[in-house]
Amino acid sequence: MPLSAQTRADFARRTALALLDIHAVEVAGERPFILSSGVASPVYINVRKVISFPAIREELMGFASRVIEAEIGHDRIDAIAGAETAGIPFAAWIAASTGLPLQYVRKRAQGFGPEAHIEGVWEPGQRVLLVEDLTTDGASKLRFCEALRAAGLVVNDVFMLFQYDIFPQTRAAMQRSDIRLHALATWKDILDVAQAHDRFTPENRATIAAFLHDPLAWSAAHGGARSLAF
Ligand SMILES: O=P(O)(O)OC[C@H]1O[C@H](OP(=O)(O)OP(=O)(O)O)[C@H](O)[C@@H]1O
Ligand SMILES: O=C(O)c1cc(=O)[nH]c(=O)[nH]1
Repeated sequence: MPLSAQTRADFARRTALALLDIHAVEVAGERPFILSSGVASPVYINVRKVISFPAIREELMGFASRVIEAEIGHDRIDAIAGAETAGIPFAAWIAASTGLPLQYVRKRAQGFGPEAHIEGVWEPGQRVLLVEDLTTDGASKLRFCEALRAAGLVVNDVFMLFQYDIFPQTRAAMQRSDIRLHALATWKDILDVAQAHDRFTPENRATIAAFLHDPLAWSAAHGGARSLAF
C-alpha cells in the first residue's frame, strides 16, 4: 500500500527521535571520527545501538516493513541479504517478518569464486533486497551489490535505517549502478528533531552544520580524506 508523504515524514521524525533518545548520535571530543570512507567527521551515528532496545527496534522494523512494501513491494523480493556486519540483525528481523529467505554478504571474500562473499543458500536470478544499518557515501553499498551481482543475484534496492544524504556523488553513483536507496531517516530529520527537542548544544549544532554543509572541506581541514573514492 502506498505511504502518504505525511506518514513517511512521521516515520522519519520518529526514527530520528529514537536515534537521539538512545544516544546513537555521538559527537566527537577533541579528535574527529574517521569514517570508513576516510572522511573526518565531528559526529557519528551508531545505528547498531538500536539492536539493544527491543521496543525501539520493533517500532523501526515496523516502519521498515511499511516502507519496503510501499517503495519496492514484498512480492518483488525473493530474499533478504544482510550486509556484514551491522546490516545482519536488521536483515534477519526483516526476513523473519516477511517469511523470506535470508543470506548475508561479506565485506571481503572468504574463499574463491562467486560464492566467496555470500553465506546462506541462493539461486541465480533471485531478486534480493540488501539490508544495511546506514549509508554515508555509499561505497560499501556499491561493493556489496557488486558481490551479489557477481554471484548471479539481482539487486537494485537497498534498505537502511539511516542515510547521510549529503554527497551528490552518492546519488550519481547509485544511478549509474541502477541502485535505489530506501532509508527511514536522514541528517535533515536529525537536525529538525534535535532543534525541536533542544538536543544539541549551540556549539555542537554549529560544528555539525559546518560539516554537513561541506563535508569534504571539513574533513580535509581536520586531517581526513579530501575526496571520495568514486
Ligand atoms: O560505505 P557506506 O555504504 O556509506 O556505508 C557505511 C558503512 O559503514 C558502516 O560499516 P562498518 O564497516 O564501519 O561497520 P560494521 O562492520 O559494524 O558494519 C556501516 O555499517 C556501513 O556498512
Ligand atoms: O561512514 C561510516 O563509516 C559510518 C558513519 C556513521 O555515522 N556511522 C557508522 O556506523 N559508520
